[in-house]
Amino acid sequence: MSHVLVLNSGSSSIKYQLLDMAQGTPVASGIVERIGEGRSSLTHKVPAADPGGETRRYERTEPYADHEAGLKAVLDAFAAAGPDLDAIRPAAVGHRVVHGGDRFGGAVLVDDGVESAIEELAPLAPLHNPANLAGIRGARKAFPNVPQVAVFDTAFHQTLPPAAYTYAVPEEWRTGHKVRRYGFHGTSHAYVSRRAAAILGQDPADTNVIVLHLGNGASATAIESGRSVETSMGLTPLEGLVMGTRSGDVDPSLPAYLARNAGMSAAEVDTALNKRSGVLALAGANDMREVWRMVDEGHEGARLAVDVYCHRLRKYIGAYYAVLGSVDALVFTAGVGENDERVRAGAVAGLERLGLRIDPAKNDGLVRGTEQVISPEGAEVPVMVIPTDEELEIAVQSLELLGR
Ligand SMILES: Nc1ncnc2c1ncn2[C@@H]1O[C@H](COP(=O)(O)OP(=O)(O)O)[C@@H](O)[C@H]1O
Ligand SMILES: CC(=O)OP(=O)(O)O
Ligand SMILES: [Mg+2]
Repeated sequence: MSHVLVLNSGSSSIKYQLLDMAQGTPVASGIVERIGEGRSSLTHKVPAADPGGETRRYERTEPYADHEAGLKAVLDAFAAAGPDLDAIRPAAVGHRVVHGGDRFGGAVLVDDGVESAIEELAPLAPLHNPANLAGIRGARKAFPNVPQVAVFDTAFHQTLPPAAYTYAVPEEWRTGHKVRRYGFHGTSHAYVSRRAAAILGQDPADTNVIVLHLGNGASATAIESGRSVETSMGLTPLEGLVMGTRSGDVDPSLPAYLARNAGMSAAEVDTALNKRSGVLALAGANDMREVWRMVDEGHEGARLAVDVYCHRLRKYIGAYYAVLGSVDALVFTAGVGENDERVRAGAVAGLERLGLRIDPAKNDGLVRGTEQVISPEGAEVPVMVIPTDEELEIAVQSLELLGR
């Protein structure tokens, strides 16, 4: 029986799962949150072996200064609450790595060269790659005899055609500085689009899907015959949709305008567009649950935030419809996509002429964590909610790479 430990290190968190690959289910999972913020915490869960049994929880609140301390806390949690990692001996540790540039079109075994490549790409994903790298370094130290596999967010989008990935900018930027669209959340887009084809009873190679991955970060992808052909995130995970704290699309003149008129540096503008923009900037909160509570209390900023958020989604759905020509399914996934019926309704409102419709009873009555078609019976384009599972996809790709 083989197990894979998956680490998804975010800017301030480490999500992890130990998966039993015979079942494809986690035998332990958890999250270390608010790393470096002084009041960090760890939650470790061990599901019961038999159906009906209770999940064991192990919690800690301690200041974890960095990802190395966070990873150590994860290993301590396994030692204290199980399962015993030494006894299980995972076949691989799979790492989510956000930016793989144009170098990685699939999962790779981590060695020093791969580590340096991830480090070199850090300027293009400053919130993510350094954290991913810390997870990799920590895990290589902790499990020196276990193969470490890097699975890149960008890999699935390496099939973008030049017309889609090329920015119309000077040649020396494109060649010398590798300026192009890379795209992100690829592991999620790949998994979810394959599940959509399965639900339709079609071969992914014959299926066109628009996937909306709406989490903290958010991106839309047009998938033609199982391959990513257009995606909303670009050189970095800042472009495209409105996100929790990221602006998505703005006029590219904005940094120069603010430099001239507000005396801001490029770095200050970049940080603000990544961390102080998006829904947070308009509503004052970035969690959609909180934002809708504010909308219900009559908060105008929150109302504007959800209007801007859904307007951007409709624009991208229309654009990707045009890119694909014909669409077999529209899929919502990730924290907002899976849980927020009002965003789903807002995203397709007025798109009936494109064959897109939602059945309000199905949309509102969705059972959390399940795959559901939420369009009316016989709809021209089925609309679906499919919970993403980046950890399972990373584990599967890790074992595939190792030939197991
Ligand atoms: N019940 C819910 N209703 C609306 N939004 C939700 C709900 N649950 C979670 N979310 C949203 O999902 C976001 C997190 O999504 P997730 O995919 O877990 O993000 P990430 O993986 O990028 O951390 C939260 O910030 C919140 O806005
Ligand atoms: C690439 C990216 O934006 O990831 P996340 O949504 O996890 O922040
Ligand atoms: Mg995510």
